[in-house]
Amino acid sequence: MAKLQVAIDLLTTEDALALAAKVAPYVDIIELGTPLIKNMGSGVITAMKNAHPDKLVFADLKTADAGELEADIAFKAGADLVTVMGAAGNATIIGAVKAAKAHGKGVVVDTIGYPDRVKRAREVTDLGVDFVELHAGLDEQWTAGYSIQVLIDEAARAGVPVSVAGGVNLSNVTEVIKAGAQVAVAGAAIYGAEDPAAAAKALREAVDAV
Ligand SMILES: O=C([C@H](O)CO)[C@H](O)[C@H](O)COP(=O)(O)O
Repeated sequence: MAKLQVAIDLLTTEDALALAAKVAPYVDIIELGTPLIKNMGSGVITAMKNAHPDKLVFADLKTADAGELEADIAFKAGADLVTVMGAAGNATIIGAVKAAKAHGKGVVVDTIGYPDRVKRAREVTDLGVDFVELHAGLDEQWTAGYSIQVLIDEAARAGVPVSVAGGVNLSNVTEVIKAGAQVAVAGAAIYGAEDPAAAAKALREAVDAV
């Protein structure tokens, strides 16, 4: 069964906890966005895990160096999954995987900005990561001509465990899952909705219907 991940790109622990309280019944993974962690520090990870011990807490660190050290900080704070940049060297990813094994947790590689996301996804899967995020970041989404279809096509040919992030919403989530993504990541479609709980519920139902 595919998973639904809410990406919380809000800026305070208070707002993140308030959103999570509304949408947690409908999601499998609660992602703390990079801006949120940069603004609030690792304490937001602890606060979220304490509030939702039954959910996977995903710390979107986007680590580019010192993989073992940064991952260790997040795992100690309560994260279940951390991200490392696909553009980082393999040594950084291997370091994060080492920390994950020590804590019984996992690593996700984020391919944001990488020229050939599928190629990198296949390479890093061999390094022991849990899955790879085929990701078009917020800046890329706001670039003229962007379409999530490129990520859907990549998911269909990846051949390794992937998530898709970059404008997932109710109109495309079915295609994302049908393409083979194990996790659909939705940020603005949930936190930007007038009724985030209703938005998360609708996405949950669409994911489960595939
Ligand atoms: O990871 C993200 C981005 O880099 C900012 O932290 C987003 O959470 C991710 O792109 C999903 O958000 P949406 O594209 O708004 O669904």
